[in-house]
Amino acid sequence: MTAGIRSPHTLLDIKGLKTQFGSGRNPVNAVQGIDLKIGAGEILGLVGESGSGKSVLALSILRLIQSPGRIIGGSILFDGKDVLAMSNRELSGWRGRDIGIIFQQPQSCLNPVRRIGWQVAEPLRQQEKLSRKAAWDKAVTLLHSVGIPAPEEKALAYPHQLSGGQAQRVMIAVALALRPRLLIADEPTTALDVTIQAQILELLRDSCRDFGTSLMLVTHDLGVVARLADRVAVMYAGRIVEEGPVAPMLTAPSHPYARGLLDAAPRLGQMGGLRLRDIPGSIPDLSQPMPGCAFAPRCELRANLGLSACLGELPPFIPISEHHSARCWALPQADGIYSTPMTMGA
Ligand SMILES: Nc1ncnc2c1ncn2[C@@H]1O[C@H](COP(=O)(O)OP(=O)(O)OP(=O)(O)O)[C@@H](O)[C@H]1O
Repeated sequence: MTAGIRSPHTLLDIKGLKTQFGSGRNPVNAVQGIDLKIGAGEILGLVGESGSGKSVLALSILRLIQSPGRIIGGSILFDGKDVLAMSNRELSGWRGRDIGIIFQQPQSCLNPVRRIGWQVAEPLRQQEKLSRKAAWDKAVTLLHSVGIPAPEEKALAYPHQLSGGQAQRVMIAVALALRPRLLIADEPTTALDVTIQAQILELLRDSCRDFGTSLMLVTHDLGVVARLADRVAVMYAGRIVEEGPVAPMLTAPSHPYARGLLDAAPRLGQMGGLRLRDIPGSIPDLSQPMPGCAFAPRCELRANLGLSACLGELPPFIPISEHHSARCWALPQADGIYSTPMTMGA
């Protein structure tokens, strides 16, 4: 789809999602009220510092949060279906068929004692009710399409006989075998050599485009975002602080956190290798209450403007342009009026 123009059909619709770890007096609030939509066929890049809650959000969408973690609020609709209300049986059918995941370490996700052909073929056999032979043949075709050389022979190999890049290609074949409508990829190329990274990312992008699959791509790499994403969401301390089309997000982000993080913005089209910039200070303790903007203690803009509202009240999303908004008290609204009194002397 054209960068920055939201697809008319919303595939994933998350509202007010909250995920917590632990109980008692100080649980860790890893996801603190996320609203996010992904359109059909759209590629969303999700960025943020380590610990900002990206993986917890991804696992929450998949309902894969393990105890002591739990989703404590909000809703997730997948093509209008209530994911939080699905039974375990419904979930296991939904995962794989409608939604797939690719993790950072493919070797740890593949079954070490099963031939890779079997691992691609088995979901096809179960979900599409194919015969063993038909599923195996389709698996070989898929392995070929993800660039595995001599796929008939390689289908007989075990995961330990593959290179890291080949294993990630196999994971992509497994994830795409059933043509899911949404793929969640959490740092899919971090463990790979730089040259292989670019090939895998192109494969991921082209496969999603060919199959019309939406992609939520969790990454620290701005080059990857620039090359693949239609839209970008920036997370900080369990919340999305800015969201918009890729071009303005990378060339003119508005939120002071996004500005700091994306400062090394690559040219659109660059593939891989540009890490998010480090920002002085560290992410807050997510087990402590944060009444205002969680970034306020690290924010140069707040300090320069002397805003006190930032520490006291959570800013709303301020629209910057169509489909682009940021949660910051220091941003003037479209009419040039600040949304908060510019209280001095914070
Ligand atoms: N199993 C768990 N138990 C307790 N806290 C957890 C657990 N998993 C994640 N957290 C906490 O949730 C917060 C968000 O973590 P998460 O892994 O989602 O961050 P991230 O943005 O994906 O980081 P990274 O980029 O390093 O993967 C962190 O404070 C983390 O310590």
